[in-house]
Amino acid sequence: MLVASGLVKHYGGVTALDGVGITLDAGEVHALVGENGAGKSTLVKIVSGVVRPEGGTIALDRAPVRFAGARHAAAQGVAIVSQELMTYDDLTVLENLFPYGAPRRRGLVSTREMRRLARPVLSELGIDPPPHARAGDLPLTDRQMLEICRALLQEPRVLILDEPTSALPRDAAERLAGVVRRLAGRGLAVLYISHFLEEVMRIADRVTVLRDGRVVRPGAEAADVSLDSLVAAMLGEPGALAAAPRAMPAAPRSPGGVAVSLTGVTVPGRLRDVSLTAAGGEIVGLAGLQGAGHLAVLDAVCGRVRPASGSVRLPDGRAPRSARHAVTSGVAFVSGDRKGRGLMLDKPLWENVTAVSWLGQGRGGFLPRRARLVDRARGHLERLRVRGDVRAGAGGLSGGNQQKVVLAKWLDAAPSVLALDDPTRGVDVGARAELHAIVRGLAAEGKAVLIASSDLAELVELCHRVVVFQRGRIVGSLAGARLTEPELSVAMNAGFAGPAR
Ligand SMILES: Nc1ncnc2c1ncn2[C@@H]1O[C@H](COP(=O)(O)OP(=O)(O)OP(=O)(O)O)[C@@H](O)[C@H]1O
Repeated sequence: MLVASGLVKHYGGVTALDGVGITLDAGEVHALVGENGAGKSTLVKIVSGVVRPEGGTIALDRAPVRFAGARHAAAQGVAIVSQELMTYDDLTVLENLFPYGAPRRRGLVSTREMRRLARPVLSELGIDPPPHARAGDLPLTDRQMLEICRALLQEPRVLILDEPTSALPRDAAERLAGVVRRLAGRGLAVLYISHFLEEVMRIADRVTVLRDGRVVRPGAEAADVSLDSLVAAMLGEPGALAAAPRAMPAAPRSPGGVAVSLTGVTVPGRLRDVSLTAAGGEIVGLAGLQGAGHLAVLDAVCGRVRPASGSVRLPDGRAPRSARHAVTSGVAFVSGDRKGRGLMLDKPLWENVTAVSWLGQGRGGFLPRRARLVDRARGHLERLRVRGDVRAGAGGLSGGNQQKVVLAKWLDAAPSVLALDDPTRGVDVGARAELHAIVRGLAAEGKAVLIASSDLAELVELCHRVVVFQRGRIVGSLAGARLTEPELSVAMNAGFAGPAR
């Protein structure tokens, strides 16, 4: 259906694509995988008309096409749901669904027609938002589904999904997987980009692997590909992940004293009478469905919300008075939220990486020599395999590489408490393993780690115990042999499917 070949694209001195080709067939889900910065988004942007290549061709049904822009590509039947959430928060659900002009009746915009067209697609995606609700007021999952609905309403022949599940909780991701398979079953050609390789293997018919702007494994049948060989192709190093076993985490070697504690904390609308501790050396997971309260714990520890009653104590024995005070008290907050990651996009990487430790030292400290800062930043970035020059601006990095810079920034700050919220969202399998090793290392040094993640496998792999929340309260805690993905999922959902424990 769509054949791209020999695509070339440079950004300044960076070769993003170097002669890349891909064939998307009707009725198939074709996955595209690769490390952060491998060139996936660039390929997707070219195929969907957002970026023009310097070389190469695209053909749709054997006819060569040159897309003048995204709208042109859409008119030709290529729809894209991009990595960044692109809902217009101030517009209504219906207005979001028809961005290229609403259907009209006798020259007038017809809300009825919009609803008639949207209803079956929304229900196929399993959501039912009020049509006149502000998109910005919907939960993240619904906004993501809204984007997919918008793409489907264009009745595309080729649908591109660029990391569609990176922000979704597991149940929504599974629902989406079902939808994607059904769409392919109806004859659509789907290009699917994801860092969740197990998900890729379940959904895709074919897999193409990109590395350093080149195809290293073209369109292999997913059934013939093992996870290990996929990882090796992505990273270019057989056995690259051997250092990151999926073993169950052992109990902390030498648990220190209590580093962080919450005692009877109530935050109106978010937490009710929550008591929780994390000792130095411990990795404590926080799990729950959307709005369950687990993220409010991170907010309380990071000084972003003040409890109405109860108390929060940091390692220095004091309560966090503000976000800044929490940082200077040794709390590092890492979020996988692409919009809230707080990078200075116009500043070089080294400045971004070393900015927080500055704040941590307080003002008026001794100014380290610039060369030392650059060196220090380079060390962190190499450890996380960031593709990019330490002196180049953060704005030119791929999405996943930007996320790694956020991590590097906090590593540089040498925190005593790590508060992590989906820290590996959108980062590749190599960096995920590296980050996990770093978190384990920091815990072994005696730091306390609190981690919330929509990736249950991450919690099971990493945590000594996981505290489960529902409706603002703690409903259980899993550790040892009971800490498995199915148990976790049951505990998170129990209050909804049956009685809470
Ligand atoms: N607008 C830009 N300006 C400068 N460099 C860019 C730009 N967009 C991409 N690049 C560079 O091109 C290369 C490929 O980036 P691309 O975004 O395609 O990677 P990716 O595989 O999608 O990564 P990720 O998984 O992190 O999203 C990277 O080295 C990136 O830093």
